[in-house]
Amino acid sequence: TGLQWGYGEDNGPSEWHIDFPIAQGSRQSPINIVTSDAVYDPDLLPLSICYDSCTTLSIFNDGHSVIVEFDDVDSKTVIQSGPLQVPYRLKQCHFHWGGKNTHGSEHTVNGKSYASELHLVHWNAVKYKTFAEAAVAPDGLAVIGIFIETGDDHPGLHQLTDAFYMVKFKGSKAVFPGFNPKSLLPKSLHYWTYPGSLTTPPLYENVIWIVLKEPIKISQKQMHRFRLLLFSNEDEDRLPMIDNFRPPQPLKGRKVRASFC
Ligand SMILES: NS(=O)(=O)c1ccc2c(c1)[C@H]1CCC[C@H]1[C@@H](c1ccccc1Cl)N2
Ligand SMILES: [Zn+2]
Repeated sequence: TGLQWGYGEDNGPSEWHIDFPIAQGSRQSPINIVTSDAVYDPDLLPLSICYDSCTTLSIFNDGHSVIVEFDDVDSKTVIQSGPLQVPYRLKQCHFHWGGKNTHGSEHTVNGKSYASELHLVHWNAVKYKTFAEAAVAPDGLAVIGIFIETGDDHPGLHQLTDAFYMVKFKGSKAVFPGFNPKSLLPKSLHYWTYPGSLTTPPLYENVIWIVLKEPIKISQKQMHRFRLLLFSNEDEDRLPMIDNFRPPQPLKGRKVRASFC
């Protein structure tokens, strides 16, 4: 079987195009957001994030990131308005981070990387019956990206970082009730938006990206908990899960719109 994709020397982002030629496509993510090139669009409505009644199901380590899954049997947890034509239902959230605080985010702003980036993944449940169907459909997904930098302790993140010991190894999964990602949102919902892709294989070009301008802050201790996670399972040599981010990809003529001026 082919070498599983990852973030190492011989299976990392520069090799992905071999098994996933779309890696060199025309709307790949992430990108570097050049703020002076972002066009303020007064027709962009404020983003509406309705996470009040959100049901968390599980937390798991898929060998690429740590993923929190939500119950998406109905549209009780959705985002709408903003750049979206219909409501998109929250399915999961996960993170990308570095081995040091100087890098780790996927999107960059004027060349600046953040220590980490949270992705809140939503799917078009109006047009598609299941997440899996939406995950491969052209207008199937909308992902909110939130930059994370180190600073004060983030009270909303403790429940998550305290659960990481249960999912240290690749393939480990645990029941994870009562977490609401609403607590991870910054004060401002000002955002940039552009048409892009999944940032890991299969790199499908079916994502409406909504990147919030305001980063959230987490403590060095909380950041360190991410770096205790492993890419490897119990039987393999220990590989710390760090630097699980794809670098910025060519814009190829795409326009980045700003919801603010
Ligand atoms: N860093 S990200 O947010 O751009 C990203 C990257 C890859 C994947 C995901 C999210 C998740 C969420 C959408 C699809 C799902 C997964 C996938 C792809 C195809 C089919 C099934 C599944 Cl579960 N792959
Ligand atoms: Zn992601």
